[in-house]
Amino acid sequence: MPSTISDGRDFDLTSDAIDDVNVLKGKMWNEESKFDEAKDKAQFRDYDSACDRVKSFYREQHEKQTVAFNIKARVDLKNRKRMRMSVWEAMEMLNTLIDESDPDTSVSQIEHLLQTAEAIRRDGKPEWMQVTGLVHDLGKLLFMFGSEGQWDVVGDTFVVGCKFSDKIIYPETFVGNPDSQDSVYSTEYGIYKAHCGLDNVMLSWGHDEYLYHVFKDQCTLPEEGLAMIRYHSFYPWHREGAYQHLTNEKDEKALEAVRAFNPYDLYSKSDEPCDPAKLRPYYEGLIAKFFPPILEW
Ligand SMILES: O[C@H]1[C@H](O)[C@@H](O)[C@H](O)[C@@H](O)[C@H]1O
Ligand SMILES: [Fe+2]
Ligand SMILES: [Fe+2]
Repeated sequence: MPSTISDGRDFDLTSDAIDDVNVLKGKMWNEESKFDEAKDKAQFRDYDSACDRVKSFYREQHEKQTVAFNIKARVDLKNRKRMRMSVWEAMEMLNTLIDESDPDTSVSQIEHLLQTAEAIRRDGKPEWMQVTGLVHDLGKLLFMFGSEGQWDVVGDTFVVGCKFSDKIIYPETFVGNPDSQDSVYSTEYGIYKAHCGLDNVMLSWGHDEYLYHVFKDQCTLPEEGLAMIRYHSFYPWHREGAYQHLTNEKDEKALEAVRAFNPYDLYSKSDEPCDPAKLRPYYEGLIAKFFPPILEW
């Protein structure tokens, strides 16, 4: 069923996007006769053969993302003095970060943002979705704004306050998290009611949740774009189907959006490098349609 975005236009999130993105890319590559050694879909997110950097990243994250930490992170954001800058300035500021959780890319963040946006644009998706691709990881700026490390910024997300799902990568590393011994937090529902909805659930703190809070009152992206940002790292839910006992009807629509977005985020990591200077005028035009010139970060 097509969804409707805020300006009344219909779009179909269930279309080709979720199908084999490689088919689409394969077509392009043949036309351009390059990129023959593109990565196969199965070669992405291969955490079994990931390097030690990725494994130790997740061990630390899974041990430290407790309910207490998550409450503190949200309070700290409310109390912190916020930096003011444009979306493009934020992209440039983020550019020095190399994401330790990512087994699939070591390119700069601006590169990853442009690759994601370009893949969405090539596929003829609406402007709001292109711009969502462009900004979706800007929450990693948290790293520059007083995070404790990368463990509270990047990586997949999961629910805190109830039993850690075994659909999370490296589930065995949660034994070191004090919440897994807690009499409430270690139960199936923990502090939540059945089907309370993701709006009422605390997801592990990081770039998704932070950016959602930054944008929700400072942009005109449709609900689907905000869902793509807020849940794009929530792989246990959007890929593995975990947490069905907590979600509600509203989350179904979000799930559809997040699933449509995911292939562009993930599989564009093996795409051709982008030229930020060349693409900037086009994307500045899009940014101006959905964001004010200066935002509070
Ligand atoms: O390593 C990656 C990276 O940090 C992404 O930005 C995040 O969205 C993914 O979920 C994670 O697997
Ligand atoms: Fe991300
Ligand atoms: Fe990303």
